[in-house]
Amino acid sequence: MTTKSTEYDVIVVGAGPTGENVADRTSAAGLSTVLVESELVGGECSYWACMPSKALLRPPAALAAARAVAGSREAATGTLDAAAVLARRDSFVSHWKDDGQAAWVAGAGIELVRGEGRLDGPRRVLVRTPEGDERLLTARHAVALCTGSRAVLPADLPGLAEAKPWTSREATSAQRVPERLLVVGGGVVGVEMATAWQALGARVTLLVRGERLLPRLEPFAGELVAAGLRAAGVVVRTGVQTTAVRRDGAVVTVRLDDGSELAAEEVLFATGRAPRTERLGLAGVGLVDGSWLTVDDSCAVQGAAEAPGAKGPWLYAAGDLNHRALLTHQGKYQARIAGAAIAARALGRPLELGAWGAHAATADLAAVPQVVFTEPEVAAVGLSAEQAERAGHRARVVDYELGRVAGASLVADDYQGRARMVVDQEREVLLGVTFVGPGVGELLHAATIAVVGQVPIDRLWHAVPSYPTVSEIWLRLLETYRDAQQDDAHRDAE
Ligand SMILES: Cc1cc2nc3c(=O)[nH]c(=O)nc-3n(C[C@H](O)[C@H](O)[C@H](O)COP(=O)(O)OP(=O)(O)OC[C@H]3O[C@@H](n4cnc5c(N)ncnc54)[C@H](O)[C@@H]3O)c2cc1C
Ligand SMILES: NC(=O)c1ccc[n+]([C@@H]2O[C@H](COP(=O)([O-])OP(=O)(O)OC[C@H]3O[C@@H](n4cnc5c(N)ncnc54)[C@H](O)[C@@H]3O)[C@@H](O)[C@H]2O)c1
Repeated sequence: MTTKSTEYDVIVVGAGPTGENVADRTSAAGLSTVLVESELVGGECSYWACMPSKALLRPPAALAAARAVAGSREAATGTLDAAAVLARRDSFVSHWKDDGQAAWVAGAGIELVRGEGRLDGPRRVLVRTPEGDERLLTARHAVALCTGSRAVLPADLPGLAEAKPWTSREATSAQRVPERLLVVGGGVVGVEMATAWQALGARVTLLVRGERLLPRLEPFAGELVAAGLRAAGVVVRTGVQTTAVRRDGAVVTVRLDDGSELAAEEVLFATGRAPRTERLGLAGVGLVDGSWLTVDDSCAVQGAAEAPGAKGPWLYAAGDLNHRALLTHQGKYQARIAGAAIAARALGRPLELGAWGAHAATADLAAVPQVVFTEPEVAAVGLSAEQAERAGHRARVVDYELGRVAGASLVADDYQGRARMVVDQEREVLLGVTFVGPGVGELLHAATIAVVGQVPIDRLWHAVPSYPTVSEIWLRLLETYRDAQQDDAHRDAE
């Protein structure tokens, strides 16, 4: 075994969307940057998460949109061509090859080292290459850990490992449609994959241990998504626990806590994520192997051993592994912030670390947008009503049926959907907005801007939505808010 040693300004471990963006920012600032990747450049998101899942979900959504209006409905009478959908998915993941992204890395002036990296003390990363060699990389300024997360399976479920369950990786990369699919978990992966595989022809049963789907979102989001899944033919069961799993050849059987059993060709466990930090050498720098990493708003890791001679932080963690918001766009946002903070500290420039400053990932705490690509879609940003109440805000909740908006009734006959805005009554600004309905994902960014910009309600009246678009929901929400405020004022006056 040979050990080669090289020095860079910045070492980034993990070339998912987050690591790529940290490296891009530090390299653009003139810092020599090396990116270490053990699998595929582009990460989970490009090959086993966002891109393949959305590629599987778009054809059913397009078909549903055509079927939602008289006239085109009569033309859209066939079923989805599952083979064509899977082939289109394969092209979206570049057939699980990363040549294109590796070429982008090279073009950005970033060096790529393939292999598994781990910390070997402050500002040192040891990489085990696929050839079995070791390379020692040292950083003059910073190491950024961007190794993401992996699917987690229930630890003590008898028979699970032998039953070869699907995780999100298999659910997004499978090459054929199982006749029957059991999905365990009612979070985002569970509901999206149940939607996709049912549309592709599997008979799907969704098993949820709680009473709600999508429990972190407004309750009506889970209710409308459950109704959509049932309308598509998915059997949705809430309040059920799996107690054992076994596989006999092609058939997998899941036992439930009421003693009943369900059989299928595949079972997907969509039961959450764990950080990919168990073999990162964290214990050697005063941290805990396998833990989520706690960071400050500039994404500097808290509690890491100091590097000799260093004035400020040297270790950063951005993306899923810091557990602030497990979403690609938030990881990329953290990457831009962390990259700028690393560069400013390295170049001796002042930092803006206050809320909404150039070096503080404030939006992680106040305005995380998310779209769930089910039928209907869910699009939410900021706080739900429940979260606003828990945070102690005096909030008013305003609801409106989306189907009553002229633009929505044009989009789909009998459009079913709902919108909610949560208004901070002290400051008269939005704390959160949720839309549920076909195609609402594209409505979300206006809400994100309003929440991040803390746009006063009085000013929002001047943001006039075009007629007849679904965006007129904004006008209806404002009118409903105004009327509720006036009712309160009248009541107080009486
Ligand atoms: C099924 C599914 C669908 C999703 N859909 C969406 C969506 O629609 N929108 C959205 O915003 N988010 C979505 N997400 C979440 C999104 O995938 C993650 O938030 C995102 O991938 C996190 O990016 P990351 O860069 O932090 O980590 P990752 O994308 O996981 O990348 C980490 C990289 O680090 C590498 N690595 C790990 N350990 C080492 C090591 N020791 N040395 C070198 N390299 C290492 C890995 O190989 C990987 O390439 C989805 C997730 C799943 C599971
Ligand atoms: N469109 C998107 O933005 C998108 C799509 C997919 C995933 N993601 C992100 O990826 C992350 C992971 O998603 P996920 O759905 O895997 O995790 P999750 O944490 O959102 O949901 C997991 C669900 O599984 C349940 N669960 C856990 N253990 C269980 C058990 N033993 N039996 C039954 N149920 C169990 C939990 O109660 C939870 O509701 C999420 O944070 C999400 O933000 C985003």
